[in-house]
Amino acid sequence: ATVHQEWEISYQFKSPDCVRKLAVTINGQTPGPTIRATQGDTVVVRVKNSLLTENVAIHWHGIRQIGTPWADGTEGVTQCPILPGDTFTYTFVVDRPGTYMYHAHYGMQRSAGLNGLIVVAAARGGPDAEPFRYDGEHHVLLNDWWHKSTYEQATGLASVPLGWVGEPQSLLINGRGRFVNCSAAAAAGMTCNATLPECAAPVFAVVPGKTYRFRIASVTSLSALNFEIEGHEMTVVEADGHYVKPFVVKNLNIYSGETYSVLIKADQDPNRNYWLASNVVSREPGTPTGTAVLSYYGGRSSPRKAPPTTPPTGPAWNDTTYRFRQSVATVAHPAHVQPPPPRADRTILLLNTQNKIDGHIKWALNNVSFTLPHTPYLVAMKNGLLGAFDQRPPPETYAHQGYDIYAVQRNPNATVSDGLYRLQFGSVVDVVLQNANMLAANKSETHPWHLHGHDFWVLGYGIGRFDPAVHPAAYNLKDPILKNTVAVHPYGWTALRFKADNPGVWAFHCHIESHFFMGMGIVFEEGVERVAQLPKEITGCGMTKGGH
Ligand SMILES: O=C1O[C@H]([C@@H](O)CO)C(O)=C1O
Repeated sequence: ATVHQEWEISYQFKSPDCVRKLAVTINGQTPGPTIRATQGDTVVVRVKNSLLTENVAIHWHGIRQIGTPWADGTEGVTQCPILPGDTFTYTFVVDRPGTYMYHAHYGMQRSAGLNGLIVVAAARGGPDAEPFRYDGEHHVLLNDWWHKSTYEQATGLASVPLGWVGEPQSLLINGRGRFVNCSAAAAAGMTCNATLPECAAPVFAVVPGKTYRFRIASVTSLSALNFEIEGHEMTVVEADGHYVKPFVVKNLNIYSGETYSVLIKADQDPNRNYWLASNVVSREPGTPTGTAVLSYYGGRSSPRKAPPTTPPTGPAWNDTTYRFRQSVATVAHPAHVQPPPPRADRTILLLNTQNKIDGHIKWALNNVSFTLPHTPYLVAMKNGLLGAFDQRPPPETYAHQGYDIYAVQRNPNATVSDGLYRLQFGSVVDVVLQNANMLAANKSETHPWHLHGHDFWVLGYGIGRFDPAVHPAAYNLKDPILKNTVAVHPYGWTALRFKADNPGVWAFHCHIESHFFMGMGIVFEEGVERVAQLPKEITGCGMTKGGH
């Protein structure tokens, strides 16, 4: 079947946390409409850009775009942006069931509100049918939210000295939050109205005794979150579109770009309401808990009534061990194991560091900070435009194997490059992401890395320095989970494996919007010669101006 949507992208005044702000919306809404499809469907989204002076591109996060690499929606990588007034139609197949998301992939536009969910049901009776049962389903899209415009944020990030975005003002659940200090906002010249229905806490209703699947996605710009449903344990059953060997948690750590499904049983006292709570972890929180309400049908509490308790505050923000354990516990469901190839043809070791270039603070991989070319790689490579980007391959590893990941690096200078990694088609690639200290002493942050065009096997995690002579022996080759986004914990490493078998050009980057903006990403190319003729709508910028 074909799922068809017509989208008009425009700026609107929105008050997701009761404070009025300009937001980039889809058909007037943020988040945008949920795309619901069944495995094997073709999704067709006709996007009209009605932003007056701003380009747009939309990424279908978690959809591999097999055979349609030009529909990945990554500005500078797979397409020229959609110009104001123009229309572009994204057409792609959703080949796997699961929970996914979409969001802008141009500049820092995602942070301006352009995001939503993609929910793909399993083909009935097919091999990917769910290995669990539930009576009903709820959707939770988590986000963080700033009152500053994304232009102010981006300008700050590119300035000397750095103007850091700081912690978000609010945490949103399904596009709703509550800024705690309306009078302070009003004093600062903003319009704040705590009684707007637009910022009323979302209500999730359940029938006593029933089991619910909560599909949870995080599209945050910065925050790692911990999500809890007060009084209800959660059984984790899906991660990034793959079935998980079920495990029970009190609350769920979720990084930007990740999705999970959890099952909860509505088995508590139906006569009161319960909090859904989203809390910042991994960075010292400066944002109040994001909340919503769980309410029982037939109970004595009115659905909108605030629960009688204070909202859960989550685990200690700096308890890395707690989050590390959840990462390690996330393995493939026994009936859905897809074993990885036993060995890799190539291993790329990426040292994640904060750097300085001409006084600008940047992020770099092996001391190379990424910048997007003006002609998208896919367009450049299909047209043989060698001058469109740096032809020198970026480094496979960092120069000094003795690098002290716990120290501030002595020479923080890095170079900028838009070179890419060319992978042999069909080869098996390991990537080891190595975290390190930042420019300030005793500081290392979590980075959620997202790969386009693929799911990868998560072979292992560690805290400390990765040792290529030791750690691969302990890789999980038995039942590793497949994911598209994975955390690299503070001072830690994460090893992943994928097969370079999807012709195209694919970004791989930290899903923190400001970090990618500051250079924290790389790009892979594989089998570009196998890519069919590009739709001409994705060309027309950079070296293809004038219709080359
Ligand atoms: O990129 C970042 O910059 C700040 C800080 O290092 C500089 O203020 C921070 O916490 C980041 O993640």
